[in-house]
Amino acid sequence: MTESRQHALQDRIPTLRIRDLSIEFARRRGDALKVVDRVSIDIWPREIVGIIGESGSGKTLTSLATLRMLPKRAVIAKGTMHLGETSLHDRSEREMRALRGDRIALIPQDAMQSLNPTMRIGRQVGEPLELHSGYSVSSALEAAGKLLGSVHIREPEKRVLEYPHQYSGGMQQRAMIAMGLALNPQLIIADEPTTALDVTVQAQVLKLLREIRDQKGASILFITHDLGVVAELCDWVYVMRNGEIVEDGAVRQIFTAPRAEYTRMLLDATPSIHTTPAVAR
Ligand SMILES: Nc1ncnc2c1ncn2[C@@H]1O[C@H](COP(=O)(O)OP(=O)(O)OP(=O)(O)O)[C@@H](O)[C@H]1O
Ligand code: NI
Repeated sequence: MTESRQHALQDRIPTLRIRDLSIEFARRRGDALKVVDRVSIDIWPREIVGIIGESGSGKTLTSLATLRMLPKRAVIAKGTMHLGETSLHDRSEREMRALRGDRIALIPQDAMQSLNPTMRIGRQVGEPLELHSGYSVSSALEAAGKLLGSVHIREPEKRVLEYPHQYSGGMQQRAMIAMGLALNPQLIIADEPTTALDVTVQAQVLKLLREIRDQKGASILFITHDLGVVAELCDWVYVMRNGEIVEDGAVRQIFTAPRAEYTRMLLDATPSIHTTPAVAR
Protein backbone atom coordinates (compact mmCIF):
# COMPACT_ATOMS: atom_id res chain seq x y z
CA MET A 1 0.00 0.00 0.00
CA THR A 2 1.25 3.47 -0.83
CA GLU A 3 1.75 6.25 1.65
CA SER A 4 -1.35 8.22 0.75
CA ARG A 5 -3.72 5.27 0.90
CA GLN A 6 -2.57 4.30 4.40
CA HIS A 7 -5.36 6.71 5.30
CA ALA A 8 -7.66 3.87 4.47
CA LEU A 9 -6.36 2.07 7.53
CA GLN A 10 -6.22 5.06 9.89
CA ASP A 11 -9.32 7.07 9.07
CA ARG A 12 -12.70 5.53 9.36
CA ILE A 13 -14.27 7.15 6.33
CA PRO A 14 -13.04 8.98 3.26
CA THR A 15 -13.78 12.65 2.56
CA LEU A 16 -15.60 11.60 -0.60
CA ARG A 17 -16.82 8.14 -1.49
CA ILE A 18 -18.45 7.57 -4.86
CA ARG A 19 -19.82 4.08 -5.42
CA ASP A 20 -21.09 2.59 -8.68
CA LEU A 21 -22.11 5.93 -10.14
CA SER A 22 -23.86 5.78 -13.51
CA ILE A 23 -25.06 8.87 -15.35
CA GLU A 24 -27.38 8.85 -18.35
CA PHE A 25 -28.70 11.39 -20.81
CA ALA A 26 -32.31 11.09 -21.89
CA ARG A 27 -32.44 11.05 -25.68
CA ARG A 28 -35.15 12.37 -27.91
CA ARG A 29 -36.01 8.97 -29.26
CA GLY A 30 -36.81 7.87 -25.72
CA ASP A 31 -33.87 5.70 -24.78
CA ALA A 32 -30.97 6.76 -22.56
CA LEU A 33 -27.31 7.25 -23.35
CA LYS A 34 -25.01 6.10 -20.56
CA VAL A 35 -22.04 8.49 -20.27
CA VAL A 36 -20.69 7.48 -16.84
CA ASP A 37 -20.71 3.77 -16.06
CA ARG A 38 -20.35 2.31 -12.55
CA VAL A 39 -17.64 4.70 -11.41
CA SER A 40 -16.22 4.33 -7.90
CA ILE A 41 -13.82 6.89 -6.45
CA ASP A 42 -12.45 7.48 -2.96
CA ILE A 43 -10.76 10.64 -1.77
CA TRP A 44 -9.21 10.46 1.68
CA PRO A 45 -8.50 13.38 4.01
CA ARG A 46 -5.62 15.58 2.78
CA GLU A 47 -5.33 13.68 -0.47
CA ILE A 48 -4.99 15.28 -3.89
CA VAL A 49 -6.68 12.92 -6.33
CA GLY A 50 -6.49 13.35 -10.09
CA ILE A 51 -8.89 12.15 -12.75
CA ILE A 52 -7.32 11.88 -16.19
CA GLY A 53 -8.68 10.62 -19.47
CA GLU A 54 -9.47 11.81 -22.96
CA SER A 55 -12.05 14.44 -23.78
CA GLY A 56 -15.60 13.15 -23.34
CA SER A 57 -14.63 10.33 -20.97
CA GLY A 58 -16.95 11.59 -18.22
CA LYS A 59 -14.59 13.42 -15.86
CA THR A 60 -16.60 16.63 -15.57
CA LEU A 61 -19.97 14.89 -15.29
CA THR A 62 -18.63 12.71 -12.47
CA SER A 63 -17.57 15.80 -10.52
CA LEU A 64 -20.79 17.67 -11.30
CA ALA A 65 -22.81 14.70 -10.04
CA THR A 66 -20.99 15.03 -6.72
CA LEU A 67 -22.16 18.64 -6.50
CA ARG A 68 -25.55 17.60 -7.89
CA MET A 69 -25.09 20.18 -10.62
CA LEU A 70 -25.59 17.94 -13.66
CA PRO A 71 -27.01 19.47 -16.84
CA LYS A 72 -30.79 19.27 -17.15
CA ARG A 73 -31.22 16.11 -19.17
CA ALA A 74 -28.58 14.14 -17.28
CA VAL A 75 -29.70 11.83 -14.49
CA ILE A 76 -27.93 9.79 -11.87
CA ALA A 77 -29.19 6.37 -12.91
CA LYS A 78 -27.44 4.49 -10.15
CA GLY A 79 -24.94 4.85 -7.37
CA THR A 80 -24.24 6.51 -4.05
CA MET A 81 -22.05 9.43 -3.03
CA HIS A 82 -21.03 10.41 0.48
CA LEU A 83 -19.14 13.38 1.81
CA GLY A 84 -17.85 12.01 5.08
CA GLU A 85 -20.99 10.61 6.65
CA THR A 86 -23.34 12.85 4.67
CA SER A 87 -25.03 11.25 1.69
CA LEU A 88 -25.12 13.46 -1.39
CA HIS A 89 -27.20 11.37 -3.79
CA ASP A 90 -30.47 11.86 -1.90
CA ARG A 91 -30.18 15.48 -0.65
CA SER A 92 -32.81 18.01 -1.65
CA GLU A 93 -31.73 20.99 -3.74
CA ARG A 94 -32.01 23.19 -0.64
CA GLU A 95 -29.75 20.92 1.37
CA MET A 96 -27.27 20.77 -1.51
CA ARG A 97 -27.14 24.56 -1.66
CA ALA A 98 -26.04 24.60 1.96
CA LEU A 99 -23.33 22.01 1.29
CA ARG A 100 -21.96 23.67 -1.82
CA GLY A 101 -19.44 26.30 -0.95
CA ASP A 102 -19.69 25.37 2.70
CA ARG A 103 -18.26 21.83 2.67
CA ILE A 104 -17.51 21.36 -1.05
CA ALA A 105 -16.05 24.11 -3.22
CA LEU A 106 -15.82 24.13 -7.00
CA ILE A 107 -13.00 25.95 -8.72
CA PRO A 108 -14.12 26.37 -12.31
CA GLN A 109 -11.95 26.38 -15.41
CA ASP A 110 -12.54 29.93 -16.40
CA ALA A 111 -12.50 32.53 -13.65
CA MET A 112 -13.20 35.32 -16.13
CA GLN A 113 -16.63 33.88 -16.81
CA SER A 114 -17.36 33.08 -13.19
CA LEU A 115 -16.65 36.47 -11.64
CA ASN A 116 -19.28 39.16 -11.83
CA PRO A 117 -17.72 42.06 -13.80
CA THR A 118 -19.87 44.69 -12.09
CA MET A 119 -19.09 43.72 -8.50
CA ARG A 120 -15.95 44.55 -6.52
CA ILE A 121 -13.68 41.52 -6.02
CA GLY A 122 -13.73 41.78 -2.25
CA ARG A 123 -17.51 41.73 -2.11
CA GLN A 124 -17.56 38.58 -4.28
CA VAL A 125 -14.84 36.78 -2.35
CA GLY A 126 -16.55 37.59 0.95
CA GLU A 127 -20.05 36.78 -0.29
CA PRO A 128 -20.08 33.16 0.95
CA LEU A 129 -19.43 34.52 4.45
CA GLU A 130 -22.39 36.90 4.15
CA LEU A 131 -24.67 34.18 2.77
CA HIS A 132 -23.63 31.18 4.85
CA SER A 133 -22.12 32.61 8.02
CA GLY A 134 -24.08 35.78 8.68
CA TYR A 135 -21.14 38.17 8.32
CA SER A 136 -21.91 41.87 7.91
CA VAL A 137 -20.82 43.49 4.64
CA SER A 138 -17.86 45.19 6.30
CA SER A 139 -16.62 42.15 8.21
CA ALA A 140 -16.98 39.99 5.05
CA LEU A 141 -14.90 42.55 3.17
CA GLU A 142 -12.22 42.46 5.84
CA ALA A 143 -12.19 38.64 5.70
CA ALA A 144 -12.01 38.81 1.89
CA GLY A 145 -8.82 40.87 2.24
CA LYS A 146 -7.28 38.16 4.39
CA LEU A 147 -8.38 35.47 1.92
CA LEU A 148 -6.85 37.38 -0.99
CA GLY A 149 -3.65 37.69 1.02
CA SER A 150 -3.66 33.93 1.59
CA VAL A 151 -3.69 33.32 -2.17
CA HIS A 152 -0.73 35.70 -2.50
CA ILE A 153 -2.45 38.76 -3.91
CA ARG A 154 -0.38 41.74 -2.86
CA GLU A 155 -1.88 44.72 -1.01
CA PRO A 156 -5.13 42.82 -0.58
CA GLU A 157 -6.77 45.55 1.57
CA LYS A 158 -6.53 47.84 -1.45
CA ARG A 159 -7.36 45.28 -4.10
CA VAL A 160 -10.59 44.11 -2.49
CA LEU A 161 -12.05 47.35 -3.81
CA GLU A 162 -11.10 46.65 -7.44
CA TYR A 163 -13.22 45.08 -10.18
CA PRO A 164 -12.37 41.88 -12.11
CA HIS A 165 -11.10 43.75 -15.18
CA GLN A 166 -8.39 45.31 -13.01
CA TYR A 167 -7.04 41.82 -12.23
CA SER A 168 -4.88 39.66 -14.52
CA GLY A 169 -6.16 36.21 -15.54
CA GLY A 170 -4.00 34.51 -12.94
CA MET A 171 -5.17 36.91 -10.22
CA GLN A 172 -8.79 36.30 -11.18
CA GLN A 173 -8.24 32.56 -10.87
CA ARG A 174 -6.62 33.06 -7.46
CA ALA A 175 -9.53 35.26 -6.40
CA MET A 176 -11.89 32.41 -7.38
CA ILE A 177 -9.81 30.06 -5.27
CA ALA A 178 -9.94 32.54 -2.36
CA MET A 179 -13.72 32.61 -2.66
CA GLY A 180 -13.80 28.81 -2.64
CA LEU A 181 -11.73 28.80 0.54
CA ALA A 182 -13.90 31.28 2.43
CA LEU A 183 -15.81 28.62 4.32
CA ASN A 184 -12.95 26.16 4.78
CA PRO A 185 -14.39 23.36 2.63
CA GLN A 186 -13.34 19.76 3.26
CA LEU A 187 -13.31 19.04 -0.45
CA ILE A 188 -12.23 21.23 -3.32
CA ILE A 189 -13.14 20.17 -6.84
CA ALA A 190 -10.94 21.78 -9.46
CA ASP A 191 -11.94 21.06 -13.07
CA GLU A 192 -9.09 22.09 -15.39
CA PRO A 193 -8.43 25.15 -13.22
CA THR A 194 -5.22 26.10 -14.98
CA THR A 195 -5.84 25.42 -18.67
CA ALA A 196 -6.64 29.08 -19.40
CA LEU A 197 -3.42 30.27 -17.73
CA ASP A 198 0.10 30.60 -19.03
CA VAL A 199 2.75 28.22 -17.74
CA THR A 200 4.25 30.35 -14.94
CA VAL A 201 0.86 31.39 -13.58
CA GLN A 202 -0.25 27.77 -13.82
CA ALA A 203 2.72 26.75 -11.65
CA GLN A 204 1.72 29.36 -9.04
CA VAL A 205 -1.84 28.08 -8.91
CA LEU A 206 -0.66 24.47 -8.48
CA LYS A 207 1.67 25.53 -5.67
CA LEU A 208 -1.23 27.32 -4.05
CA LEU A 209 -3.44 24.23 -4.19
CA ARG A 210 -0.70 22.19 -2.52
CA GLU A 211 -0.42 24.84 0.22
CA ILE A 212 -4.16 24.69 0.78
CA ARG A 213 -3.94 20.94 1.27
CA ASP A 214 -0.91 21.24 3.57
CA GLN A 215 -2.17 24.17 5.65
CA LYS A 216 -5.94 23.73 5.70
CA GLY A 217 -6.05 19.95 5.38
CA ALA A 218 -8.53 20.02 2.51
CA SER A 219 -8.90 17.14 0.07
CA ILE A 220 -8.69 18.07 -3.59
CA LEU A 221 -10.20 16.43 -6.67
CA PHE A 222 -8.27 17.62 -9.68
CA ILE A 223 -9.55 17.03 -13.21
CA THR A 224 -7.21 17.54 -16.11
CA HIS A 225 -5.89 16.41 -19.50
CA ASP A 226 -2.41 17.45 -18.48
CA LEU A 227 -0.43 14.44 -17.28
CA GLY A 228 2.50 16.67 -16.33
CA VAL A 229 0.28 18.52 -13.87
CA VAL A 230 -0.94 15.25 -12.40
CA ALA A 231 2.63 14.03 -11.93
CA GLU A 232 3.45 17.30 -10.15
CA LEU A 233 0.44 17.58 -7.94
CA CYS A 234 -1.49 14.41 -7.28
CA ASP A 235 -1.10 11.59 -4.76
CA TRP A 236 -3.54 9.20 -6.39
CA VAL A 237 -4.86 8.98 -9.93
CA TYR A 238 -7.98 7.55 -11.58
CA VAL A 239 -7.87 6.94 -15.31
CA MET A 240 -11.20 7.27 -17.15
CA ARG A 241 -12.17 6.13 -20.59
CA ASN A 242 -15.62 6.05 -22.19
CA GLY A 243 -17.34 6.67 -18.88
CA GLU A 244 -15.48 3.97 -16.97
CA ILE A 245 -12.52 3.89 -14.61
CA VAL A 246 -9.90 1.74 -16.31
CA GLU A 247 -7.46 1.82 -13.42
CA ASP A 248 -6.38 3.77 -10.37
CA GLY A 249 -3.21 3.91 -8.36
CA ALA A 250 -0.57 5.98 -6.63
CA VAL A 251 0.77 8.59 -9.03
CA ARG A 252 4.20 6.97 -9.15
CA GLN A 253 2.74 3.56 -9.93
CA ILE A 254 0.49 4.93 -12.68
CA PHE A 255 3.40 6.70 -14.34
CA THR A 256 6.06 4.03 -13.94
CA ALA A 257 4.07 0.79 -14.07
CA PRO A 258 0.61 1.33 -15.56
CA ARG A 259 -1.48 -1.81 -15.73
CA ALA A 260 -4.02 -0.77 -18.34
CA GLU A 261 -3.16 -0.66 -22.02
CA TYR A 262 -5.09 2.60 -22.29
CA THR A 263 -2.97 4.28 -19.59
CA ARG A 264 0.18 3.17 -21.38
CA MET A 265 -1.20 4.77 -24.53
CA LEU A 266 -1.90 8.05 -22.71
CA LEU A 267 1.64 8.08 -21.30
CA ASP A 268 3.21 7.28 -24.64
CA ALA A 269 1.42 10.27 -26.11
CA THR A 270 3.32 12.49 -23.62
CA PRO A 271 6.83 10.97 -23.54
CA SER A 272 8.45 13.64 -21.32
CA ILE A 273 6.24 12.54 -18.43
CA HIS A 274 8.32 9.45 -17.78
CA THR A 275 11.20 11.64 -16.66
CA THR A 276 9.26 14.21 -14.63
CA PRO A 277 11.30 14.52 -11.40
CA ALA A 278 8.24 14.79 -9.14
CA VAL A 279 7.25 11.26 -10.12
CA ALA A 280 10.58 9.84 -9.08
CA ARG A 281 10.60 11.43 -5.63
N1 LIG B 1 -25.13 18.83 -21.74
C1 LIG B 1 -24.85 17.67 -22.38
N2 LIG B 1 -25.73 17.12 -23.26
C2 LIG B 1 -25.48 15.96 -23.90
N3 LIG B 1 -24.34 15.24 -23.72
C3 LIG B 1 -23.43 15.74 -22.88
C4 LIG B 1 -23.62 16.96 -22.15
N4 LIG B 1 -22.54 17.19 -21.36
C5 LIG B 1 -21.70 16.15 -21.59
N5 LIG B 1 -22.22 15.27 -22.47
C6 LIG B 1 -21.61 14.02 -22.94
O1 LIG B 1 -21.21 13.24 -21.83
C7 LIG B 1 -19.92 12.68 -22.04
C8 LIG B 1 -18.99 13.03 -20.89
O2 LIG B 1 -18.81 14.42 -20.84
P1 LIG B 1 -17.80 15.12 -19.79
O3 LIG B 1 -17.99 16.58 -19.96
O4 LIG B 1 -17.99 14.56 -18.45
O5 LIG B 1 -16.38 14.67 -20.37
P2 LIG B 1 -14.93 15.12 -19.87
O6 LIG B 1 -14.16 13.88 -19.59
O7 LIG B 1 -15.04 16.11 -18.78
O8 LIG B 1 -14.35 15.80 -21.19
P3 LIG B 1 -13.38 17.08 -21.34
O9 LIG B 1 -12.03 16.56 -21.00
O10 LIG B 1 -13.51 17.44 -22.78
O11 LIG B 1 -13.84 18.15 -20.42
C9 LIG B 1 -19.43 13.20 -23.38
O12 LIG B 1 -19.62 12.17 -24.33
C10 LIG B 1 -20.33 14.36 -23.67
O13 LIG B 1 -20.55 14.45 -25.05
NI1 NI C 1 -14.48 18.08 -18.61
